[in-house]
Amino acid sequence: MIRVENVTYGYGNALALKDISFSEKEPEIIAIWGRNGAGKTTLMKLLAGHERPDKGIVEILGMAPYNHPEAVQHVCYMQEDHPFSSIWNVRDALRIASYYYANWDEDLAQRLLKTFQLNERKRISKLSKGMKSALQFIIGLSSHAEITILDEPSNGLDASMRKKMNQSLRESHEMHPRLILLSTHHIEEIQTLCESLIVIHDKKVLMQESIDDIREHGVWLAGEKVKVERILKGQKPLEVSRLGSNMKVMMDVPYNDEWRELASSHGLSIEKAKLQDYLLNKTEEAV
Ligand SMILES: Nc1ncnc2c1ncn2[C@@H]1O[C@H](COP(=O)(O)OP(=O)(O)OP(=O)(O)O)[C@@H](O)[C@H]1O
Repeated sequence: MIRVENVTYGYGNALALKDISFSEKEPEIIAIWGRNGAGKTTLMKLLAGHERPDKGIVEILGMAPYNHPEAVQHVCYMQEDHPFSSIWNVRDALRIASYYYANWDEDLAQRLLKTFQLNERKRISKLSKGMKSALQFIIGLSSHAEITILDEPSNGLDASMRKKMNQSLRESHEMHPRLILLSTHHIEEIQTLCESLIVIHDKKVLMQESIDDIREHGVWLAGEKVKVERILKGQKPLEVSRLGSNMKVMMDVPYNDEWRELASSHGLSIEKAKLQDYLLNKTEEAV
């Protein structure tokens, strides 16, 4: 459904993406994670046809989206701070979206308005940051576009609203499978929602794997320093913390029976590292 092959893109002389490749054939929910400035938004703009790659191929549904109305009619791209007209209220934005998106689901839009307690008569310029994110999310989800791209949809939303967002996304995707690509800094919260994860780092795709495979990785081992060092056998841990004669290390290994038995035979405790901490360390390591 989407293909990015050897794509390079820069703003003037400043490279934002360097020779990146990935593809997705299934209508899955894909998360894009990366540190600030990693290139997530740039990648989304290329997929939405807002920019043209300097080098390489970007395709959605087999078509290059830049300057291609037939291709972009299958795409709904909700930018982080979507530029709505300053005179519109919520109802205007939904009405215009309903004309624009061929598969628009008005019932869903109305349900989501209630879920997020958005007043249709309210001017968009008067919405809080979280309320504006909610509106963008409502449009993104109700568009039912075959390729839906949501840049930081939970930006500014509190934990309860983020939970509602994830629930709505899951339900809507189950009923109408489509490719939903979303960027996030809250990877812990959406890991049960998405099927695969793309990690962008230093202008490149560092990982593209199923979320289950990535979640397996990252293990904390803790215990006496000498015992930890014995198990490390010279390998470099992702993170180290020391307390007196004890040591705790994060290893880039799977949390499986083999490692649980190894830890136990060395007299060490073992626990799964949080995905967010694992990814932070992986992107630290890759610098
Ligand atoms: N309009 C622009 N002009 C010049 N440089 C830009 C522009 N937009 C982005 N960049 C640069 O391109 C790089 C990638 O930016 P991008 O916005 O794609 O990152 P991001 O991963 O979405 O970041 P964040 O998580 O902070 O939103 C950064 O170095 C950024 O400074």
